[in-house]
Amino acid sequence: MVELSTDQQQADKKAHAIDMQSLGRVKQDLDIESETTCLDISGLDLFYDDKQALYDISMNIPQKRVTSFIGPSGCGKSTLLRTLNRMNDLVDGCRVSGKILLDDQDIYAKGVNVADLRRRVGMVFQKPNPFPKSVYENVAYGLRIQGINKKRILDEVVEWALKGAALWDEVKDRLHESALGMSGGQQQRLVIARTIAVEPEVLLLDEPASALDPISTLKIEELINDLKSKYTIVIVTHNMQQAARVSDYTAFMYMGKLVEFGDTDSLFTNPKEKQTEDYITGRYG
Ligand SMILES: Nc1ncnc2c1ncn2[C@@H]1O[C@H](COP(=O)(O)OP(=O)(O)OP(=O)(O)O)[C@@H](O)[C@H]1O
Repeated sequence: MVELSTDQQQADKKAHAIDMQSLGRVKQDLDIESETTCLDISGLDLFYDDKQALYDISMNIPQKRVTSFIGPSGCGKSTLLRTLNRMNDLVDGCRVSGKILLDDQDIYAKGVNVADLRRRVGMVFQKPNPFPKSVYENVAYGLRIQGINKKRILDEVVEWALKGAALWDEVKDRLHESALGMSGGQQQRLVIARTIAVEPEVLLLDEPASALDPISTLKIEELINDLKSKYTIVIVTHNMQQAARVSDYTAFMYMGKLVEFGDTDSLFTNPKEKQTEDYITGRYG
């Protein structure tokens, strides 16, 4: 094998790396140490029966920022995301050890009300999953479950949440039509409206745009950017350009381990770990 000089290695790295400027990204000066922590993950292991899927994950997810999880298929991105609102409780044979603190309270402690946790930490999946109900009832759903049925309050929240999800103008004249008649991109924004209607602190997005066309994807990315002033957002994405476009912080995972976590500009332009560099320059994955 031919040995490359350091200069050649740097040039080679640059040639393969994502061009952050061409993505329209404005460089940010962020420092994880100076952020307020929203979710503090420490020593997290996860098993599906005997198979370990997460190994000793520790990281602080900052408040009101967008954090992306990236890495090759099967590295544990969705598994880690699902630990953050205990969605994995629904999987038979799944065991977790370690700690996850949300605002300093351990979400795995005995006595935690999981329904309340999932209201505080809302989740949006890859495939839009509106209920077979009207647009209005989809958004009002979480409030009705909480026993809120006053029309005036529901009207207000439905309008507020649909505006927050950048969907109001498109649906205000068809609020009582079925949500199933909407486009995929509109359905995904409706699901986001349904999630924010109950005022969560955290939004977990699991490949939220991967089933959508490029224009709908762009709308979701713009929406993520708008929502981060109010919510802590964690997104799993296969698409590195998307992670580079939307996120403030990025975590690179490989085979169930957290390889590197840092601000997105540094991770993509000057990764500390060789495995991260290999992944972002397309050498594997
Ligand atoms: N419900 C489950 N039961 C058993 N094993 C599972 C389950 N869900 C995931 N796994 C395994 O855990 C590992 C991590 O999977 P996970 O879906 O979290 O990875 P990922 O990085 O999100 O992958 P992808 O990008 O393909 O969605 C994989 O080996 C997967 O096969």
